[in-house]
Amino acid sequence: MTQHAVPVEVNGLSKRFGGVQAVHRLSFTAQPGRVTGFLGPNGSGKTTTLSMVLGLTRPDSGTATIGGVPYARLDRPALTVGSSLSADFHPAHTGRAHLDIVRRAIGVPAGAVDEKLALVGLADAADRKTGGYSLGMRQRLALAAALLGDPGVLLLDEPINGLDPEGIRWIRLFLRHLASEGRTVLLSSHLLSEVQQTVDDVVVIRRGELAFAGTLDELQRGSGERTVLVSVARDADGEHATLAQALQAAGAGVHGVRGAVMRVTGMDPASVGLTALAAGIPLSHLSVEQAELEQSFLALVEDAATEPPVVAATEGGAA
Ligand SMILES: Nc1ncnc2c1ncn2[C@@H]1O[C@H](COP(=O)(O)OP(=O)(O)OP(=O)(O)O)[C@@H](O)[C@H]1O
Repeated sequence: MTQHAVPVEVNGLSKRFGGVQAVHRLSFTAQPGRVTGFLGPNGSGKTTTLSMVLGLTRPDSGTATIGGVPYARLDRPALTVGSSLSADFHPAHTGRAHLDIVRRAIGVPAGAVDEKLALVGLADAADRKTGGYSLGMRQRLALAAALLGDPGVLLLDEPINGLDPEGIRWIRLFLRHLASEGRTVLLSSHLLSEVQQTVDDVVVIRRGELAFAGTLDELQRGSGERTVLVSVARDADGEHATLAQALQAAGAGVHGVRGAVMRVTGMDPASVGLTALAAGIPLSHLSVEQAELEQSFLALVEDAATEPPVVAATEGGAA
């Protein structure tokens, strides 16, 4: 590895296509060592933003920098940024041939091809034509291509979309691993549920504008009261009821006292765990109800599941 610690910084970025304000004064940072989910409904401006970061689309105003430098001014950009934005494979080319073409274009040694094929689990399919690849295999090949230059930054457009459960599990672990190496991983998705087990930070856009930027936990806290789901590991001595009493005594609301899963309100998950520990009760399950996180995401983007506002072509003018 040749990186790292390369943040992606978007500062006041705007782009209009004719009468459509695709991105409007958007600012956020994707940090090294973290996976950042770039979320918004279809048509909210995610691809346009990534395209501007990659220097493929020219902003009307604002800047996008990678380690403080605009993409166009990076020295050997493929060694700094890998992307799956314009992943297009010739159907008659094999996976290996595709990577070899990219490898030559960006000037990295031939050994990188087999190394990255193995890394994404495509070694056995390397000599098959990409036209016969499944969607999951295509996503893996796009990732291999993005990684050829061993970049410190990965910009991935909907990398989880359409994968089967095994593919989703694989890519989640893989992206987390890449971030743990110090890389900056920014991935777009229109579904929070698709990425919430993968991301540390979340940037939500709505009609091209920033709706939220922060950690996944902050997004969750912003949704108001959380419900913590908790189960005891054994109920031989009525530990379920004992824990419910201990939680209530500590001020929490407890629901489903007689069921297998207790629903606890008014207390954060760490305090629920500590209350159980203090009572000497081992737990088999402790989680935050997922639906609430999805709801807070939907509340941020609701009414925005349509195209961005159409503005008069004369209004505002391109900067
Ligand atoms: N080259 C273009 N010319 C005209 N309009 C465009 C162009 N590219 C994007 N748009 C419009 O800009 C808006 C934002 O599109 P964009 O593709 O960035 O959104 P997105 O969030 O990536 O959506 P999706 O998840 O559906 O890809 C949409 O209304 C889209 O139709």
